[in-house]
Amino acid sequence: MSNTLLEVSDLSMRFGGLLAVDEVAFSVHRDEVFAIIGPNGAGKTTVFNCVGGFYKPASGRIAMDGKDITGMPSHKVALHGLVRTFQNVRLFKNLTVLENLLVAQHASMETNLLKGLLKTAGYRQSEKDALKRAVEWLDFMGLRDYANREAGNLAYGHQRRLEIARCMITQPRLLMLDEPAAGLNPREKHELQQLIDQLRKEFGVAVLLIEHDMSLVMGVSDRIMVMEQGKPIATGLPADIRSDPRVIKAYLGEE
Ligand SMILES: Nc1ncnc2c1ncn2[C@@H]1O[C@H](COP(=O)(O)OP(=O)(O)OP(=O)(O)O)[C@@H](O)[C@H]1O
Repeated sequence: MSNTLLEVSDLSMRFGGLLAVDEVAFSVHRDEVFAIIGPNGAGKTTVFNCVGGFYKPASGRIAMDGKDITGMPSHKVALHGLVRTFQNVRLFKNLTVLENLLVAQHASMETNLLKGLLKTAGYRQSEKDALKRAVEWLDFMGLRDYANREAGNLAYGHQRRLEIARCMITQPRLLMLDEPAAGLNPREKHELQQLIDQLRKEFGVAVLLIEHDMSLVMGVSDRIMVMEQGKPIATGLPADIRSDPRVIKAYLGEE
């Protein structure tokens, strides 16, 4: 089995006359935390949206575990084990915390309408299993006490953890996190770093991360790709990226 989980080659994306992503190539290994950094407008989110099935790229190829997923819509991409969070948390804010985790499992549950109406043994069992998994994830994320609260009423840091739980409960092989530290306080950022480490170690999930918080990026990533104006300008280990003069000029120098 190859060590490459996600392989992106020659990826380009245009918005009218603007080439937002210009022949980007990178790969994410199994169990790896791979971060994409770069100044505002560099094209990071556009890469994410292409990989996650939210945009159809103008050209290029995206393969998950050797299977071509280029241009597939996000719900199909998810079936290949690739799920994401959003820059602005997206939850069902009027549902409870627990309900959010139950809804997330619907695509993989036995949801055949007739079986549901007849409440077959198989259907009841999959409902039970879904509830058990949801409670396990609430425990894991430290959200058990909030199970019956409306998701929209949780503190922001808790909403972010719930969003990550909602992804993880579908048992992805690649978790894409879009600026997960945005809006978090220093303690929550530290907890987020521990959480990412733990998810990788305990569940073997690979993580593709976009993040502006350099301390989180440097602390949690195995490799980092730096983008500027739609192009990757460097890819490497955190220590190499930190000392790369092109990177300092393009990005870190701004800090
Ligand atoms: N839907 C869109 N329509 C038109 N232009 C867009 C669209 N999305 C992004 N762009 C443009 O594409 C370029 C890359 O944007 P993108 O959001 O991918 O950058 P980014 O690196 O994620 O920035 P940030 O760090 O601010 O989130 C920018 O010039 C942006 O204005």
